[in-house]
Amino acid sequence: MNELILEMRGVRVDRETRKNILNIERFSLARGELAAVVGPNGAGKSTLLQTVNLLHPYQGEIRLFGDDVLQQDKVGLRRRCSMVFQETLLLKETVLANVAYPLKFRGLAPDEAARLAEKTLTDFHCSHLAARQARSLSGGEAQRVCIARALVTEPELLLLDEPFAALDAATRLKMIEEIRQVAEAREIAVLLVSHNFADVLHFAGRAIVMFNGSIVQDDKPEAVMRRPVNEQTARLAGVDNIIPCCVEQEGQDRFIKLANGIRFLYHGEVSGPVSACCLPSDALYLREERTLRQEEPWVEIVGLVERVVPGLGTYQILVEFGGQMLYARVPRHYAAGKINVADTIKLVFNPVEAHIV
Ligand SMILES: Nc1ncnc2c1ncn2[C@@H]1O[C@H](COP(=O)(O)OP(=O)(O)OP(=O)(O)O)[C@@H](O)[C@H]1O
Repeated sequence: MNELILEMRGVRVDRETRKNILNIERFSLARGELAAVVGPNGAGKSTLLQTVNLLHPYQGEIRLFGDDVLQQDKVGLRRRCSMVFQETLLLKETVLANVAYPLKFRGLAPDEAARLAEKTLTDFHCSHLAARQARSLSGGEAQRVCIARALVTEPELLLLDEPFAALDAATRLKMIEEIRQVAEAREIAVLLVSHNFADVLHFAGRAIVMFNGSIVQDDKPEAVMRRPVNEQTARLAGVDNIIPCCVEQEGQDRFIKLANGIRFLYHGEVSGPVSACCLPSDALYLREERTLRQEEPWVEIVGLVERVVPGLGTYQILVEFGGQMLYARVPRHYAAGKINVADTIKLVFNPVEAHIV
C-alpha cells in the first residue's frame, strides 16, 4: 500500500459561535496523490486545509507523515507542508527575496537560499521576475511566485486553497498542468480547493465533495460528475441536465418519469427521496446519428430547438420538451447549418447513462 501522508479520524473543529465547522469521520491521502476538494461556499473546504496545516485547534486524530500531530513537534511537521492561498501574501521585497524567505526561515545561509530560490524560479518559469518588487506583479505573476515559494522547500504535502480563482482560463490551465507535473515528478501529495470542476478533471485523480463540514463523496472526478451523490453535487460538477422527475414503483421494477410522459426502466440504486434525473449532455444523441439496436432500451425525446450554440467539435443545442430544457451536444458536422431554432428534433439516450439524485 502507498505510504499515507495524511490520516484524519473523527476530526471536529468547533468555534465559539458555531459547532461542527468541520466533521471528518475518516480521510487519508497517500504520497504523491492529487486530490481536489469541492463544495459550495461555507462547506468547510478552507477549514479542512487550515486544520491539516495545523492552524486550528481540533478534536480527534490527525496523523501527518505517519506521526500523531499531538505527540510531535508541530513546527517540524508543518515544515514538510506548504500552503498557497487565493490572496497572494507576498512581502514588500523582491521576488527572489520572497521565494528565498522560507529557506532562510529554516536556517539556510543567504547564498544557498538565494541559489535554491533562483533554481525554483527557473523551474517554475518565472526567473525573469526575480529582481522585480513583488508588489509590482500582476495577479497571475504573483500567484506563480507564490507557488514557487511554496515549492522551494520541497514539501511532501501541498495545500492549495483556490490559488487560481482570479486567473484567466488559459493561465489557470497552464499553471495547473505545471503543478501537476512537478507534484508527480516529486511525489508531492496535493489537496487543491477549487470551484471549477474543469480544473478538478484536469488536475486530480480524486475529488472530495464537502457539504456542511463533512465529506459526502470521495471518488474519481469523472465518477462524481457521472454519479453525483446529490443534486447540489451534480450542479457543482457541472452536470448540464438535471431534470425534475418522479419514480414509479411497479412490483420489483422502478420507472423514472420525466415531462411529456417520458418514462423508462431504471436499474440504478435509489436511496432516499428522489428530486431529479441527471443526464449529461454527452449522453444524448440525435436520433439520426444513432443506429438503434432492438435489444438496447433507447428512450426517445421529441423537442423544439430553442438555441444552437456553436463550439469546437460539438455544438450545444438547447431543446425544450414539455416545459423542460435540455442540453445536447451534437457533432459539428450534424449541427452546422442543419439544425436551426424552432426545428423539431428527435434525441435519444440509453437509460444506463441516467443517474437519479
Ligand atoms: N471564526 C469563525 N467563527 C464562526 N464561523 C466560522 C469561523 N470561520 C469559519 N466559519 C464558518 O465555517 C464555515 C466553513 O468555512 P470555510 O471558510 O471553511 O468554508 P469554504 O468551504 O472554504 O467556503 P468558501 O468556498 O466560501 O471559501 C462557514 O460557514 C464559515 O462561516
